[in-house]
Amino acid sequence: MYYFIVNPNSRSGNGIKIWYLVKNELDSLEVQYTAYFTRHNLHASEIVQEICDSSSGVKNIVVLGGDGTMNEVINGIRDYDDVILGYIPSGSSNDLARSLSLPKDPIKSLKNILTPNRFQYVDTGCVNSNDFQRKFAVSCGIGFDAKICVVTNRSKLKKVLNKFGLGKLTYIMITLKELIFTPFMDAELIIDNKISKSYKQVLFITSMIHKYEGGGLKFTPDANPYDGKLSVCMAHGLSRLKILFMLPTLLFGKHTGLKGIEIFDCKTLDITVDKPASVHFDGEAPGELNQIKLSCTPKQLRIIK
Ligand SMILES: Nc1ncnc2c1ncn2[C@@H]1O[C@H](COP(=O)(O)OP(=O)(O)OP(=O)(O)O)[C@@H](O)[C@H]1O
Repeated sequence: MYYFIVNPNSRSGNGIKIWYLVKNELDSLEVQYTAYFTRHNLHASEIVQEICDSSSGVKNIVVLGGDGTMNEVINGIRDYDDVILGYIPSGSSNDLARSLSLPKDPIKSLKNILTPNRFQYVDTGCVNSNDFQRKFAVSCGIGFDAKICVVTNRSKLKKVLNKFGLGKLTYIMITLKELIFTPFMDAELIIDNKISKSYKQVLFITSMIHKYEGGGLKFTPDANPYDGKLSVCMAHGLSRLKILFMLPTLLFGKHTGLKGIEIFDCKTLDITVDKPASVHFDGEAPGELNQIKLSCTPKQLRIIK
């Protein structure tokens, strides 16, 4: 029995079209399944919690949505051991699928899921603050990249441009605007509960499980999603003009040696910034915070390759 979690609204409404392709294939193959459609924010977490609580044993859960839906799904799973996860990416960024080299073609993805050759056990991260705790599958950031998520998620233009396959244009326009307006932060970091560091004029601090975020930007080209560590990328002490010239290098991961860019691995990272700043996890943005604690979760998620 397969449980499908479908976000019909992913990629600005394209998810439902992909679902019908998948459904036709499932019906023609006479596969037993139940499909749940998400209707609102955090609904996927609620559905997955109910599925996990409804019976014992390992459940086959298949996600059809973007990184945001995947985030909600992993947050609904109490124990990763109870789930085998299949993923049919239908979002606008699909950074998780890109990083895991999952097929873009939904029918190919479905066939892999129905006849799995192998599983991969991948890390996830956890972000804690005073009043919330969330897991993340791709990345969690504070500052500039999170502000772009906040503004993009609210953007009506994204929906319009997505219809014409120009969703990336929304990101470019918002990135340029936020590069001008996002304030720099002073940041105190505690790495692995022992090393303290202070930074001035920080634009963003992003902790990554995978290489990509923001729709294919290679923030941490050497991130290893199987090593039980976070890969952190931060920009500090750079002028906005220098950052503007640095941004295109992110596409190819060529920013790594540049002055003002710091990349390191750790198991835990405590971040305190001098003023509340936007925070995102997997592109979902809960609001502004000035303190977060990040860690790699002890258990790994089992995903069909
Ligand atoms: N029926 C729905 N209508 C509107 N929003 C929904 C619905 N179901 C889920 N959501 C919300 O949609 C948001 C985004 O979904 P998702 O990330 O899957 O797609 P995306 O934004 O197109 O892709 P990506 O994150 O890869 O760019 C999530 O925050 C989720 O809570």
